[in-house]
Amino acid sequence: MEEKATIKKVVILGATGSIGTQTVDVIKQLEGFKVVGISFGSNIEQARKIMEDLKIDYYVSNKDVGFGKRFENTQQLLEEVVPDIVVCAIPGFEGVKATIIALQYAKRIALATKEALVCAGPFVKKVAKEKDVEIIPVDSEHSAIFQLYEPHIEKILITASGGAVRDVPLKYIADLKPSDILKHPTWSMGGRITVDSSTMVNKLFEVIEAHELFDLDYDRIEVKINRSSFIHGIVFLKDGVIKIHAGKPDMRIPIAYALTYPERKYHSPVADVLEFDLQLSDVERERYPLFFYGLDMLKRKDDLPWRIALNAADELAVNAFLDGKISFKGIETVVRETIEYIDSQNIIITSIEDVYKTDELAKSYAKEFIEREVRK
Ligand SMILES: NC(=O)C1=CN([C@@H]2O[C@H](COP(=O)(O)OP(=O)(O)OC[C@H]3O[C@@H](n4cnc5c(N)ncnc54)[C@H](OP(=O)(O)O)[C@@H]3O)[C@@H](O)[C@H]2O)C=CC1
Ligand SMILES: CC(=O)[C@@H](O)[C@H](O)COP(=O)(O)O
Ligand SMILES: [Mn+2]
Repeated sequence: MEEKATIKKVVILGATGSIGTQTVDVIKQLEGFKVVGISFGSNIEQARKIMEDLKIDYYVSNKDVGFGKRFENTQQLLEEVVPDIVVCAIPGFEGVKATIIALQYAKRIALATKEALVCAGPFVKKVAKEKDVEIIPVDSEHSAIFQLYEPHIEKILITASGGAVRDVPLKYIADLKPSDILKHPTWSMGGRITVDSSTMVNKLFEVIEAHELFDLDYDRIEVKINRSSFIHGIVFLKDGVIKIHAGKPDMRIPIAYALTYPERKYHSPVADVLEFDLQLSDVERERYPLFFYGLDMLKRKDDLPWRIALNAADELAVNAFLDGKISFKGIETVVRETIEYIDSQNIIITSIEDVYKTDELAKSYAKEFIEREVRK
């Protein structure tokens, strides 16, 4: 008797964004996947387009698209549709909360929301283990390391593009405007992560993400600049072998891998290696002070309170910067001040509720700090 092909049911959280819409592109090209539900923030037009295109009936949003069934929250949607895979692609702490919920209902999380591992890594991993949920990274560098991973690793290396500030004379960086910073040299992404690429807070998040995903100490995680973002990750093995993962900077490739793993079903033409810059270079301390501040913190004390404060403060500071309320340099000030405040509170985190409370505390501090700065 012919075996019936099983269709994997997928929910995309943050479907209207950069990762969300690229996930839609990928699924349109793959067989065996059906998007059964989405969540989005306020982009009704994009949501309608996706729902009509993929014939999706269920969604979560505060906005009404005018057809289909709207749920109040992610939990209700996931209870209704019982997904196989949830693609977590909401940025910031909202994304952390959504990922924590998704872990209760999915068999696999395709994880773009790196903030979940930054703010709540140990809890995310504990629940995933208890519930037997696979976490497959979508982040390009982590997808690379995941694909190269084997037990004999000495160290790993993840690359950074250097973001929009990489060629700007140091004296001009502090006052760069959102329009300058939003010009990412190699990737087209959402606003927050594009700004985070310029401060390299994104890479700081990614170092923590790698530490959580691959259980590696921080001194075994290196970061180098690769200007073309063609090299994504490198693993160095005990016997001297170095494995390099490269490919054109196109998020549809790691997204597809997270959906189809352990198979490769997605087709994308192989890039011409000669077209890309394969050089690796050091990250400049003076250009990316927040990145080095964070690395020093990690070496001194890797605990959740300051990691939560890092995300909380950066989230508000990036918004304030994009709204023209603070300068580019102001992001660093808000983040450092908030981390130092949270660090001084001697907070002990023993539950996910503590994570939520610490995010609130850090946000209220950062918010007041930004308001004081704006009044100056
Ligand atoms: N973009 C990329 O290439 C990469 C992104 N990532 C990570 O993936 C995540 C998503 O990034 P990206 O796609 O760039 O972000 P975008 O800003 O492009 O998209 C964010 C998405 O989240 C939705 N959203 C925002 N708030 C809520 C909410 N409260 N409830 C439901 N949906 C919400 C937005 O909806 P709407 O627009 O309708 O308001 C949108 O669909 C981030 O954590 C980022 O760090 C990781 C690696 C690469
Ligand atoms: C596409 C992706 O994975 C991003 O996280 C990327 O890493 C951002 O670019 P930067 O290397 O400039 O941070
Ligand atoms: Mn990345």
